[in-house]
Amino acid sequence: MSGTSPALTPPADAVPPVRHPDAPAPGELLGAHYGQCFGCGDDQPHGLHLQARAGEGVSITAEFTVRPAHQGAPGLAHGGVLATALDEALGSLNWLLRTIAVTGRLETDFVRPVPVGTTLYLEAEVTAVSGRKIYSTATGRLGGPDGPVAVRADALFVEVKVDHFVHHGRQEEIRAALNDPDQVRRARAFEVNP
Ligand SMILES: CCCCCCCC/C=C\CCCCCCCC(=O)SCCNC(=O)CCNC(=O)[C@H](O)C(C)(C)COP(=O)(O)OP(=O)(O)OC[C@H]1O[C@@H](n2cnc3c(N)ncnc32)[C@H](O)[C@@H]1OP(=O)(O)O
Repeated sequence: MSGTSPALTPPADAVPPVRHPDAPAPGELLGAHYGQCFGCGDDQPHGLHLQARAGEGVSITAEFTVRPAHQGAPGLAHGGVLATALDEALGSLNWLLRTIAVTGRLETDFVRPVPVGTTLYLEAEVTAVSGRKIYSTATGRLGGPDGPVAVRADALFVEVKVDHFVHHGRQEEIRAALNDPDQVRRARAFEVNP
């Protein structure tokens, strides 16, 4: 069974997403938005280390190899870990819009079990934008781009300002991020969105 709730159906006034002129070219790696991110951070030893690559339009691809630490049942990926990989892939799309956004809603269909050792091939795209609301969809296929669909998700991301993190994040990490010129540059690049 699968389906999308009305909350994830774009309203009538929604418009197609517009790729930012400075978005990375198709084929380029996007890079992590934050080194300690559980989904994409290079400096996060417990993380998924997802690397998203820009596609055409407002789309990305990414690969995620399921490791023993990701198990739920013996030899199978935990559903929450798979949802995290989808969330991260969907979140990385916002880099192509040059918009900072957080997940408001994430609906996931688990279609096939995903064994440890499998590389999940993820594809995600933004389908519509309405004000601060960004609608997107993703699939994860077993083994490669032509493999069977194992997971899919629909999401609503909501645009926020950098202040969202400064206000809500634990001071220790916020202070460290503000003292990291690379992190500040990355965050500010989003804010000059025309
Ligand atoms: C230099 C300083 C360092 C900082 C640098 C940082 C740079 C980082 C760069 C990039 C980071 C990206 C990180 C991605 C990580 C992967 C993705 C995640 O896992 S994110 C974590 C999980 N998500 C949350 O923690 C959200 C928690 N929720 C909230 O904060 C709020 O609820 C929020 C922002 C989502 C909305 O709150 P409102 O007060 O701003 O806005 P309202 O008016 O409630 O919603 C706006 C519209 O969206 C709809 N909406 C909101 N939530 C919805 C929902 N759950 N379902 C359906 N619609 C929803 C509402 O109905 C409204 O729609 P209508 O404008 O009235 O048409």
